[in-house]
Amino acid sequence: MVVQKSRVLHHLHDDVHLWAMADVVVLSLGGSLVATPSPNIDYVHQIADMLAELHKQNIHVHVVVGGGAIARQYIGALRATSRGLSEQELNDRCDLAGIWGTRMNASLLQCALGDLANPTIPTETESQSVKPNLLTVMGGTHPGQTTDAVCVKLARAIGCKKVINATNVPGVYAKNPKEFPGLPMLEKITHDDLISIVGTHHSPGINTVIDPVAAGILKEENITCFVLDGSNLDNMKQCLLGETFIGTTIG
Ligand SMILES: Nc1ncnc2c1ncn2[C@@H]1O[C@H](COP(=O)(O)OP(=O)(O)O)[C@@H](O)[C@H]1O
Ligand SMILES: O=c1ccn([C@@H]2O[C@H](COP(=O)(O)OP(=O)(O)O)[C@@H](O)[C@H]2O)c(=O)[nH]1
Repeated sequence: MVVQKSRVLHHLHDDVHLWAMADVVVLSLGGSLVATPSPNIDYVHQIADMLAELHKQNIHVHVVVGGGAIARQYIGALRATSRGLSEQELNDRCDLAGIWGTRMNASLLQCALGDLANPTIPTETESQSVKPNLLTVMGGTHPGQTTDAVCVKLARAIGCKKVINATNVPGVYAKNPKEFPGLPMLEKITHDDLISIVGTHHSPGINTVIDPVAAGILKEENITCFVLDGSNLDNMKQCLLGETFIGTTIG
């Protein structure tokens, strides 16, 4: 099973026994899937159902949701309306607007999960962001990164060594497949390969398969990352169950 070796060792509450034995994975769920161009209610319901079913099998999937269209719209609008701000100040404000978008999108999945979800949307990636036997759904935390980095930081905080990045392309390619169609998807790459593909520079609303901050932490922490097309939930479930799936394995 993909998540077999991940054991959460925090929060020694009464129900620690059951909870500590759960397989845990952190999923970065692209905003393009959840809410682009507007909230995708059917998709949110379908993924919530899948996560609830996996929870019954003691596979706990915590989710970090991206900003999608609302984040990109506001980032573009802020750039258009800004007057007299330094580049750095404007970038920070764009990132903050992006973060608000991610949290609005996170609230969609949080509501669809009902009482299975942590009722709070955490604003930090720390072990306390995850509550016993509940699924955490969150968005962004700080400027200078994307929700890919939040996903990897949450995994690091809870001692989880496997993450999934669900996006709108089948996996990682040597170059952006939308600009360079016809390239083969890479089935298995190293952390260093990923870093050379995504580079090191963050910009608000960045359009890259995994952001540079996340790529660096994946390497530092030796976390394995599976990248796949999140619109295919059967394929995502196969990955979560450790079965053969279509996508890229990093690390
Ligand atoms: N090397 C690459 N491999 C795969 N996708 C890439 C690559 N470089 C850029 N991309 C782009 O990254 C996009 C996914 O990121 P993004 O648009 O932020 O979606 P999401 O909402 O899923 O995070 C893809 O649509 C693709 O065009
Ligand atoms: O911790 C975070 C998460 C997000 N963002 C900003 O919000 C945008 C939208 O988030 P993300 O790129 O993860 O969304 P997605 O690509 O999944 O739509 C990012 O590009 C950043 O500008 C940020 O500054 N800090």
